[in-house]
Amino acid sequence: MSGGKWVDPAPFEGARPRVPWWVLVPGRAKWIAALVALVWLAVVLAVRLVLVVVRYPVVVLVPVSAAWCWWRFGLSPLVLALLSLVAALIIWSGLDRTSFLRHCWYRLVTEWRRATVYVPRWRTVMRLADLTKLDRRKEYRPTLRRVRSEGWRDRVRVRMVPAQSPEVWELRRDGLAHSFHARSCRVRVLRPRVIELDFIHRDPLARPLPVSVLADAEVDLKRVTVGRTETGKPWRLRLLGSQLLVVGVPGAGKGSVLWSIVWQLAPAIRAGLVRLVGIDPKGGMELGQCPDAFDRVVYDNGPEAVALLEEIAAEVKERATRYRGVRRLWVRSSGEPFTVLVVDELADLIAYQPDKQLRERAARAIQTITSQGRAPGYAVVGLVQDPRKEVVSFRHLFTTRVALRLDEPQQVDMVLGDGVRQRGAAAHEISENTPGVAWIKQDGQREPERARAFHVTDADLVELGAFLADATVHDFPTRPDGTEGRNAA
Ligand SMILES: Nc1ncnc2c1ncn2[C@@H]1O[C@H](COP(=O)(O)OP(=O)(O)OP(=O)(O)O)[C@@H](O)[C@H]1O
Repeated sequence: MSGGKWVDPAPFEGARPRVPWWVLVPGRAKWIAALVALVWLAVVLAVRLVLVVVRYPVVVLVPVSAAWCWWRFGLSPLVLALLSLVAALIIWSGLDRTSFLRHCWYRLVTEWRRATVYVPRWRTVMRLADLTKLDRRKEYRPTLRRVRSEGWRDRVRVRMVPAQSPEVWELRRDGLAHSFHARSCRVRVLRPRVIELDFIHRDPLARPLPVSVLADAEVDLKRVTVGRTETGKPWRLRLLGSQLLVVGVPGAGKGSVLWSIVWQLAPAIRAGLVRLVGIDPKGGMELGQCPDAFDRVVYDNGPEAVALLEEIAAEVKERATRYRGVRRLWVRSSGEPFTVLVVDELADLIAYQPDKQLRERAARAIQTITSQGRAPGYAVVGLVQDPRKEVVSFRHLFTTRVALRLDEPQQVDMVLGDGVRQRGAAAHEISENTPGVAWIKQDGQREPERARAFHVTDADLVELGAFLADATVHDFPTRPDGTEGRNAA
C-alpha cells in the first residue's frame, strides 16, 4: 500500500517444484494400491505356476515328490521308491503297451517337445513366418496353447491373433513343418480363433493291413469296417442310407476299398441279406476276380450294362413306392435283400461311352438310384480313375467320398468338395508306396479322415470266392487202378 493505493509486488519467478503424481496421492490410498498390486502379482505368479504344473506335470511333480520323499524318509527309501516305479513302468509296458504309450510315454514326449521345440522357437518362427501383427508399437503374437504328442504326430493348439484367418496358416504349412522339424503340417479349425496344427513325424499307415478272418458274423450295414484310420480306429463305412464314391489314379488301391467292403459283407451275402450287382466296363479285370460274390454282373459299358442300370432304377422306384408311408429306411425285416451296385469305372458309363443315347440313359439311371435308393435299401459304390467334370457333377449324390491317391490338388477339391483340402485332406500328397491310403469325407462330418483299406490279396479273393460259392459235392479222386482213395471212406 502506498498512499492508500495498492502496489502489485513483483511476480514470483521461481520454478514450481515438479513432484511425481503419486506423492500427491494420500498415504492410505497408496497402501491400498500397493496391496492390490501385490495381490495381483501373487495371482499372476500362482496362475503361471499352475500352468507350468499343468503343462509339465511329470517334469515338475516327479522331482518335487522325490525331493519331499528324501527330506521326509531319507535316501534309501527314495532309491527303493524310484526302483519300484521303474519296475512298475516296465511291467505296465509289457502288459499293455498301448495304454503305457498313451498315458505315460507320450506324456513325457509331449513335455519334452513342448519344452525343447515349440516354446523356444515359437516367437521367432511366428515373426519370420509373418504370423505376428504390429499395431501402435504393440506386437500381437499367436499364442501357443496345448501341445499333445501322439508319437507319429504332435497336435499343437494355437490362438490366432485378431483378424487372422486359418487360410493364412494354410499358406505357411510347409514352412511351419520345416521350422518345427516335422515332415508335414495340417491345419484344422477347432472353434473361432482357435486352430490346431498337426505336425506329422511319420505315417502310421505305412504298413499294409491284412484282412480279418472270414467267418459267419453279424454285419452292420451302418458300420462296415474296411480298414483303419491313422488314429488307430477302425475305418467304418456306412452303406445303409448312403452312397459311396471312390476316386483314385490307376494303382491307388480302389480295388482294395471295393474288396474290403465285399469281404466284410460276405457273411450277409452268403445269408442272402445283401445282394451285389456289378458292372465292370473293363471287361471283368476287377469284378471278374471274384464273380461268386455277385448276384448279377456285366463286363461291359454297352447296352447290357445300361439295361441293368435301368432295371435297378425301376426296382428302386417300385420299392420306394411300396415303402412310402411305411418305412423311411430299409430294414432287415422287410424281407428284401439290401442291394449294393458296384460300378468299377463310372466314367466309362457316363463320360467315355461314345453313344450319346446310352450315355444319357446310364446317367439318368445312376441319378435315380443314388438319389432315391437310400430308403428302399440300394447303395451305389462307384469307382472312378479320373475325376473329370462329367463324373464330378454327380459328386453331390454320393454322401461318402473317398479320395485315394490323386495327381493334382484341384482333383482333391473336385472329389471331396471345396475347403476340404484346406482342412488337411491332401490326397495329392499320398505316396505311391502306400496304395489303399485315402482321405474320406462323409456328409455331415466336418473333418475329413485319413485311413487305409485292408489289403485283399489274390489268395484272399480265392478264399472269398470259396466262402461265397454254393456248396458243391466233389467226387473223391480214384486211383488209376480203379480203387478208391484213402479218404473215400
Ligand atoms: N490297401 C492296400 N494295401 C497294400 N497294398 C495295396 C492295397 N491296395 C492295393 N494295393 C496294391 O497296389 C496295387 C494296385 O492296387 P489296385 O489294383 O487295387 O489299384 P486300382 O486303383 O484298383 O488300380 P486300377 O485303377 O488300375 O484298377 C496292387 O499291387 C495291390 O496289391
